[in-house]
Amino acid sequence: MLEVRDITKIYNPGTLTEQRLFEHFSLTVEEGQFVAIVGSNGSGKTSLLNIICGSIPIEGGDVLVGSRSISKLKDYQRYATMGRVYQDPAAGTCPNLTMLENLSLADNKGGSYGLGRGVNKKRIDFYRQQLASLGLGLEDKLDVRMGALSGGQRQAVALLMATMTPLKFLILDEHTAALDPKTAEVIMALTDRVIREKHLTAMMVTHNLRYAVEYGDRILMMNRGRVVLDRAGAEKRATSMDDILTMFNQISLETGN
Ligand SMILES: Nc1ncnc2c1ncn2[C@@H]1O[C@H](COP(=O)(O)OP(=O)(O)OP(=O)(O)O)[C@@H](O)[C@H]1O
Repeated sequence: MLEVRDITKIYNPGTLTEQRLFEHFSLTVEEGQFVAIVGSNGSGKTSLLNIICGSIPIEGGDVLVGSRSISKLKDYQRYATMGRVYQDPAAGTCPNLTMLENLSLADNKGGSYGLGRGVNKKRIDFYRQQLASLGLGLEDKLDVRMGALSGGQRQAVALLMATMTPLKFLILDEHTAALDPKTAEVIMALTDRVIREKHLTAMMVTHNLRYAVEYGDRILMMNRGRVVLDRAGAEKRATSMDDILTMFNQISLETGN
C-alpha cells in the first residue's frame, strides 16, 4: 500500500507569491491499483506525483510504502521500486546514446554497473525480445540513436526502460500528452498491458478523461490541492465518460477554474 499522509506543501513560503497547495492532504493507494488522476490546470496533480517521488520538498507529512516512510530515502533507494514516465518523450532517456545503451543503463538501475564497463552483451537477446513485445518493429533498431526515434517510439522505449527492473510503482505524468492521437492510443494500451502483466501499482496523471475512465481502476479528480471526486470498484465501473465530463465542468464552474 502507498500512503500519502497528512501532507502540507507550500510553494514559495514566506514570500508574496506563497501558495499553500496541500494542507493535511492524505491519500492511500491499494497494491495493484491503477489510479487515474484528472483535474484542471494547477490543481496539484504533478505536485502530488513529485511529492510521492521525493522530487520536491514538503513542509509536513510523510509518504509511506507499507508502514515504512520513504520520504527520507535517497533517490536511488526510492527509484529501486519506482519507475516514472514523463510527458516529454526526451525525459528519462539519453538522446545521444543508442537504444541498446539506453536499455542497458535502465537494466542496471540501482546497480554499480555503468556504461564505462560497456554494454552487457548477454542481455542483447533479452532487449530484442522486450522490444519485439512492444509490437513497433523496434527490435532491429538497437543501434539507432534514441534521439532519432519518433516521439511515440521513444515513449514506448521509455515505458520499457522505466519498468525493466522489478518494480512496485509506476508513475505516469501525462505520458501520452505529447503524442498524436493514434500513437497515444498505442502507448496507452501498452501501458495498461505492462501494468497488468507486472502487477504494478500505478498513478497516471492525464487530461484525457476517456483514458481515465477506460483504464483506471480508480479515478481521482483534483481541484486546488484537494480530491473532489474519488471513485473505485463498482462505483468506478458504473461511471461513464459523460459523468466525469459533467462533474469536471461543474467543478470548474463552481471554482472558477
Ligand atoms: N515549482 C513551483 N514553484 C511555485 N509554484 C508552483 C511550482 N510548481 C507548481 N506550482 C504551483 O502549484 C500549483 C499546482 O501545480 P501542478 O503543476 O502540481 O498542477 P497540475 O494539476 O499538475 O497542473 P497541469 O495540469 O497544468 O499540469 C499551480 O498553481 C502551480 O503554479
